[in-house]
Amino acid sequence: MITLADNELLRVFSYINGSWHSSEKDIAVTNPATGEEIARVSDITAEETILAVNAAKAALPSWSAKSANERAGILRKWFELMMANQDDLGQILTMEQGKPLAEAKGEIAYGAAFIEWFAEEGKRIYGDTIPAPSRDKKILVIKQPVGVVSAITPWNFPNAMIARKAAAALAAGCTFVVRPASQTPLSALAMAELAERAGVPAGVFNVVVGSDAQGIGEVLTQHPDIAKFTFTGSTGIGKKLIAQCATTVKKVSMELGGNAPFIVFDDADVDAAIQGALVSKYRNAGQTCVCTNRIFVQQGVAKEFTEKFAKAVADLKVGNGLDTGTDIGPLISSKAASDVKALVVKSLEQGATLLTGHEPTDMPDQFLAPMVLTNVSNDMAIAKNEIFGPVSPIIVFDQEADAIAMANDTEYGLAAYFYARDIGRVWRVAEALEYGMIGINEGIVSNAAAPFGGVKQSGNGREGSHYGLDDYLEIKYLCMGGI
Ligand SMILES: NC(=O)C1=CN([C@@H]2O[C@H](COP(=O)(O)OP(=O)(O)OC[C@H]3O[C@@H](n4cnc5c(N)ncnc54)[C@H](OP(=O)(O)O)[C@@H]3O)[C@@H](O)[C@H]2O)C=CC1
Ligand SMILES: O=C(O)[C@H](O)CS(=O)(=O)O
Repeated sequence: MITLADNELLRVFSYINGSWHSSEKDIAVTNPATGEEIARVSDITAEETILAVNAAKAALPSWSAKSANERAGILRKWFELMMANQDDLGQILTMEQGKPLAEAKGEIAYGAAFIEWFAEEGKRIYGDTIPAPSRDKKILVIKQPVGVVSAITPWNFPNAMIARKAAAALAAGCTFVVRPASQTPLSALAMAELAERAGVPAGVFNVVVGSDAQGIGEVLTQHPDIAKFTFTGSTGIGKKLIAQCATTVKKVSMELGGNAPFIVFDDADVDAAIQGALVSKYRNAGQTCVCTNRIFVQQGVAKEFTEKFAKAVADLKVGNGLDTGTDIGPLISSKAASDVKALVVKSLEQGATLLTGHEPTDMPDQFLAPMVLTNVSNDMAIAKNEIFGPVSPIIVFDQEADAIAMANDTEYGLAAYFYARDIGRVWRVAEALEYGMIGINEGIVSNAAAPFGGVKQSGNGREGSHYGLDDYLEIKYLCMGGI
């Protein structure tokens, strides 16, 4: 069981209109490290989800009528409460998602940073005055909240993916209904408890928890009172949800899958590149959409990089996220682990070599030892698919142009990374890579001040930064005549 300093943070009912809503059935939440049941949460139906949409609609006029300063004060208090309860929130997150506790606490700070950021950004929603084509008119542009926002979020960042969306929506004056992944509802419900303590009014922030992903999803993508839908998850599900949103022409923003290249050029600082590749690849056991998915190493540094990197990977400790010293926790499920292993087996059959990462024999199958594959080509299964696990395929290349071509040869375009020190090369490669975010001599690019998002089939829209508000605002043009 979970033992907390503040047991009120362990909530098991959906949060609708400022109240905890119990449903007829419930679902188990299990610890992916041990398989033990840690809680049973109420299993909301699609029909009951409409209650949350109604609450968000009813709360919209008063919330959007508040001043930016008033909303900022409440969001600031929510940020402060998230940080004050970081230990409890981190423990809840590790228990339901599996990541090492230090990473979980880091995620709490990362999620809270978006609330802090947008508390201030909400005060800077500016309009325009535009010189009119004739003297008898005045042209003005104002920005207004889009309205009720719905969201579906994944299990890999059960706090930050909600905070990143809700903070921008609430700062813009919108109201919000979110369905978290059924594997990780507890973090979302703890956020609702703290939102209430912060003074977020009833109906402004609603969390619906249920196993009927399809049915609840249809409400959140098709209800006529919802103006905008935002999703983080797989590209396949994202496409399905975009299509569902088309029936009522909702605004959509999508943070979908990735296939990040990590390119190490001959002029790179190899030791820095190794550290960058480790954090970019093995964060959250490789279960992030911006994790390095393919490592491209130029011929001149291939031997040095591969030997040093493989040694560093072999030193990573696999274990329960609550145990001190754990670098890599369990994957979210044994199925997820078997999907990763299937990609490895397929690629070995295609000619790859397993350099390091033989599975730990004494742990359940949702634990995977970090692996390094060599003799990999860009057309192998491990390079064509989003791995979402602790596996590093290394592809050796000769010419800069070859690396760029291989890096871009994917339907994804979320994050990319490269290590080089020649300024001409840095500009050539940065401009040629077809990705929304590029780490240059850096393996971690995500923060609240920067625009997070991708191109191609990695999604649309941006989250974080001052760009992150745009998706929650409508532009209104006022034409004043008879002047
Ligand atoms: N870009 C990213 O950050 C992420 C990418 N992924 C990618 O997706 C792959 C599969 O992971 P998975 O968790 O299954 O990702 P999914 O995209 O299947 O799930 C993400 C969220 O969508 C929900 N969902 C699933 N199907 C539907 C539906 N038909 N209607 C409405 N909501 C739905 C899930 O609910 P529930 O969990 O209850 O089924 C979850 O809350 C990963 O291996 C990875 O490649 C996954 C997570 C995040
Ligand atoms: O969806 C994800 O994997 C996250 O957006 C990655 S990050 O924002 O934590 O880098």
